[in-house]
Amino acid sequence: MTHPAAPVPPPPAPDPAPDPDPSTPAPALALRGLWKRFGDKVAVAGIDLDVPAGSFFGLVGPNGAGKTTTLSMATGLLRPDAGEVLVQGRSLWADPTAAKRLLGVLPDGVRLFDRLTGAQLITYAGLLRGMDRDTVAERTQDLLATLDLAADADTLVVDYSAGMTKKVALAAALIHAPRLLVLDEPFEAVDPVSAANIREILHAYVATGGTVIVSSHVMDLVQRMCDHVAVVAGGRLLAAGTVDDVRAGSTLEERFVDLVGGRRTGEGLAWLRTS
Ligand SMILES: Nc1ncnc2c1ncn2[C@@H]1O[C@H](COP(=O)(O)OP(=O)(O)OP(=O)(O)O)[C@@H](O)[C@H]1O
Repeated sequence: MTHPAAPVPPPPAPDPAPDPDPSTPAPALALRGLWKRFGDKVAVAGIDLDVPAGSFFGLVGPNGAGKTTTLSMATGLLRPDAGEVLVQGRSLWADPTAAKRLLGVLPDGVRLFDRLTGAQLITYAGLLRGMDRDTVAERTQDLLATLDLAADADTLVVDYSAGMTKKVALAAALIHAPRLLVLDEPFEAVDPVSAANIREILHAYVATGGTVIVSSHVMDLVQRMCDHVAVVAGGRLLAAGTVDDVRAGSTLEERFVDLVGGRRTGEGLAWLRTS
C-alpha cells in the first residue's frame, strides 16, 4: 500500500543519551525517542523505554497501539524516522551486526521460508548465524522435541497450522542462544500445553540471565508471567515499571482499562438484540 506524503512536522530530535554510569549495567534494550510515521499516521510518537537486563518484560496496548512497529524498530526490521535503539549499550542502527548477534526475534506476521521443512528452517536459522553444523543439528533436535514438533520435523512449514508456525519461528529465534529475546505475540494460536512449555523455557532462560520482551493482549498472562510491563497506546508510553508498580494494587487488566480507556457500555448495536 502507498501512502501520500503528509505535511506532518518532523519529530523532535531525541535528547542526547547521558553518559553511562559504569556501576549500573546497561539495560538489555533501551529505546530513545523512537518515532515512526506511515504517511500521515503517526504509529510511534517518541517512545523512551529501558528494559532491564534479566527482566521478563511485557509490552501491552490496544489494537493499533504501536507495539509491532516499536518492536520492529527495536530489532532492526524497520528503520525509525528518529530515535535510537541500544542493545546492551550497542547502537542497533549504527552497528547492526554487533547488536543483532545478541538478539533473537519472533516477529509478528513476517513470512518465513515456508517451502522448507520445520527442521530445515531451524537449521537454516542456525547456519545463518554462523554456527557449526553439529551444534545446529543437536539444538535443532532439542528444539523440535521441546516444542512438540518432532513428529512434523519433515513437514513443510507452509503446511503447518498457525500455532505450529509460531513454534517453529520461536525455535529459529532461539537456536543461537541470544541474550535478548523479542517475541511479538508468542502465544497467539498456540495450544495450552505448548504455551506452558514455552513459558517454562522462557522462565528458565530468564533465570539464567537472559532477557525476554513479549507483546501480548492477554493481561492475565502478562501479570502472571512478567516482572516488568510497559503500556502503550496511540504510539505513546502510558506507564512502565515493575508489574506491581504499574498495576498499583489493581489487576493489570483493570489498570490497563483505566490507562487506555475505550470501554463501551452495552448501548451499541441495538439491531443485534433478539428481544
Ligand atoms: N506498514 C504500515 N503502513 C501503514 N500503517 C501502518 C503500517 N504498519 C502499522 N501501521 C499503523 O500504525 C499503527 C500501529 O500499528 P501496530 O501494528 O504497530 O500496532 P499494534 O499495537 O501492534 O496492534 P495489534 O495489537 O492490533 O497488533 C496502526 O494504526 C497501523 O494501522
